[in-house]
Amino acid sequence: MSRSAPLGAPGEARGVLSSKPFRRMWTALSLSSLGDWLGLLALLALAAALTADADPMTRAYAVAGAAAVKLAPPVLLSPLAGVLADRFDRRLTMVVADAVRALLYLSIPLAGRLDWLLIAGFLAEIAALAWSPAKDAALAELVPQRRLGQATRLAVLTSYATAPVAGVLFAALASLSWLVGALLPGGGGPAGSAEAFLAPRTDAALYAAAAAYMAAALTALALPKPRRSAGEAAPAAAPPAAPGAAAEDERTTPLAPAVPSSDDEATAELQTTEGGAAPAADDRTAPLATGAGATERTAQFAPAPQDGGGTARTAEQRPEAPEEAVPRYRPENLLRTLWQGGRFAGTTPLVRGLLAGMVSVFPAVAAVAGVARLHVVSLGAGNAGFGVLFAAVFAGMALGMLAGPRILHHLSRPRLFAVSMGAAAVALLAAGLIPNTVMAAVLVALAGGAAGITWVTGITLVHQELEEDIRTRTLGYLNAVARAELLVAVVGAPLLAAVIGDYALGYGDLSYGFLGSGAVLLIAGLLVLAAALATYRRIDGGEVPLSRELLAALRGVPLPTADVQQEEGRLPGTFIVLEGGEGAGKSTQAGRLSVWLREEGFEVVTTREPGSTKLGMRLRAMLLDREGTEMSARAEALLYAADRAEHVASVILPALRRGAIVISDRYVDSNLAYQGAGRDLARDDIERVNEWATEDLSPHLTVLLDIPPEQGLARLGGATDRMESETEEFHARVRQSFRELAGRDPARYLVVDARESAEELTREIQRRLRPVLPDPVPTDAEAITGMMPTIKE
Ligand SMILES: Nc1ncnc2c1ncn2[C@@H]1O[C@H](COP(=O)(O)OP(=O)(O)O)[C@@H](O)[C@H]1O
Ligand SMILES: Cc1cn([C@H]2C[C@H](O)[C@@H](COP(=O)(O)OP(=O)(O)O)O2)c(=O)[nH]c1=O
Repeated sequence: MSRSAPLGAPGEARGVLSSKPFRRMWTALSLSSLGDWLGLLALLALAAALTADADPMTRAYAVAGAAAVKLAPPVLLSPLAGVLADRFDRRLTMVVADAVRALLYLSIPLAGRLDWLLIAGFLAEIAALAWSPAKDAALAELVPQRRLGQATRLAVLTSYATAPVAGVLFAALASLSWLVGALLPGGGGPAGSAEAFLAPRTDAALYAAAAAYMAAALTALALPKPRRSAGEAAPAAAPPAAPGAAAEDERTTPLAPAVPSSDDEATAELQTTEGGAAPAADDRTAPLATGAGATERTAQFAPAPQDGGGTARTAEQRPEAPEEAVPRYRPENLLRTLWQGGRFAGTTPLVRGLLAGMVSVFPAVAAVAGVARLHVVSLGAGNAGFGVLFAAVFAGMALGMLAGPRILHHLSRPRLFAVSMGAAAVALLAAGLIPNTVMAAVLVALAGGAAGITWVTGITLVHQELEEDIRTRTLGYLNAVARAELLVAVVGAPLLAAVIGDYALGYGDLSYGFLGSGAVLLIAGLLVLAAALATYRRIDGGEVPLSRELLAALRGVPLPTADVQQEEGRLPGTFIVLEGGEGAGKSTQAGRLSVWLREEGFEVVTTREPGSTKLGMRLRAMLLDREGTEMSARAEALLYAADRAEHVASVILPALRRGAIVISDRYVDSNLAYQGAGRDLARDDIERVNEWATEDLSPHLTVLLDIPPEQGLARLGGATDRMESETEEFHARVRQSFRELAGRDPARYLVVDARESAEELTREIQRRLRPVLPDPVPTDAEAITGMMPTIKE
């Protein structure tokens, strides 16, 4: 997977926009997208306005119907795009499709009827089905291959960026037409009255949408003539992606114009395959307007038919399409992707959690857009309020996506994912409960922002977690599910609001208007909250409590290291280390002590170095195998330290955080003694490396089992591993070093003569251990211990 520049990076935008034909194309696409968004807003608003006098259920049907005509065709009729795609000249197709849409939108306010609104809206979407693949192919022809990836990214960004612009424009037009109505007596309703404010004022927006489409058509008309006419020969405008692998990650996904790289630092970015043969993400498509079909519209020209389920190939691997080859447009089959995708998706709990999270955030945000029109009416706001609400949710989402990779830097990404879901849920709940337009706008912006963070973080994690092949399918599946959900949510939300209905709740002088539309937001919030909790449980592997990590992240500081936590008394466990030479009896004592401590009711974790983790086992084999493991002293020191780092992070610290007693057979002192004194490395260096590796976590007590090396080795029946096979002098230096270390800090050490009996040694250690333990140990415990069998490890 190639790494591309951040989406919309200024340098990148300048790069592609310096090409005049692309600038023109980009202008046409922007205008078309603006028309799309304005059209959606106006259709929803007009549908509500035309049924203002009808009962709430009829009004809900009208709004849902308007949403359905905008959203359903791309999802359900995508095969049609394949039929239309290669028939006509692409530039001309774009021009005609835009002009047709302009005329249709113009006709809607002139007719002023709901049935025509639905029919014209639907026909406009059929025109869009022809427009989209034509645009993809035209883009591929206009922009040099190496720039195509950038051009596509910029186009996609623009298509989403026009959503909030359209929202604001819609609000402005609604206010303006009210003002005009107010200033011109008889210009529409009682001048300046509240009714005038609430009256349907969507005509202006429909005219504006028509104007945007017409301007797009005219701009497209000025595009340079295609080098080849369609149907003759055409370049491989888009990679021959296998349909089964539909919606590769480089393509746009409905709520996510951007698929970031796995690099956390990278801004949300779209990745295209190297060489720029970008699969022409659907930049015309707006996510909720028509963008539910973003991917179907993506042209997929294949030199030869491939069957489903194949892996998308990279540009390098892709065979050049022969000049004569007639490209075949292959629309994505949504149902097939849904059916097949499920089999690949969700390989690990983390990925399953991520997918579950992402698919629950989509419909929630879509529901906001779906219900917004009814909600503002219930709140007593007009079209201006609708535009603001709409702009707020999409502007929030765009900001969330851009900020996501940078936000709360010190919070782990899986946690950020779950936390942002939780935040979206809370914002939705609040938006549902507070019947106020301004608050609603602020809250849905927050919900959109949080959902944007969720999405971008989820995609980043999917990139990190999955191999390219499975990732492609997983993202394709996600895309398909999201689109199906969007359709259901946007269309279903207003219906659900009407079914629930509005109620006035009163208690004494207090009254509260409970709105059906608010209830939909409430339900969406509750669902996301439940999903956030379930996702959190599934994906969280963090040992630090979330609240603490979150607080640290909010303050912008890294989590306190283990030693700081230890000093601050925030590591409730007790850490005991047994040190000494070979055969000193460390494992024997570790076993006996753990039996005693468990009897006392403590949770005990007995562990050892090296080799107590998966990684550690491999390191241990490298370090102790006698065959073929020549290594420098520094490498040896670092490998032991690496084993320790993993040991601390994955075994010792988690146990100490739980409040357990950890007994480790060897720790940092072995490194200092064996590599420092034994191998003659500078002690300071080893200390520094270990401080870093262990977050400076030090034991509460170290028991040194001191024994002359030859006696210890004799107990083992002779040397078996690489270290034990070292010279006598080596082992003598090691012993000396252990004694010195203990001498430096007597308060933290207990030195015992390991030649004594195992029972006697246990008693000595118990005596010393008692004051270190969290709770007082009953004095008769010692007697009991005497009767205990020794645990053989
Ligand atoms: N105090 C002791 N006196 C005599 N033998 C012992 C004593 N402690 C342990 N042993 C024996 O010495 C051998 C090595 O003990 P072990 O606990 O494995 O040492 P280490 O873990 O330090 O290498 C084992 O056979 C064990 O039974
Ligand atoms: C932890 C550690 C162990 N070692 C050596 C000491 C041992 O010879 C060997 C660990 O082997 P192991 O079989 O665990 O020895 P023991 O039973 O005596 O604990 O690794 C180091 O050299 N540096 C270190 O930091």
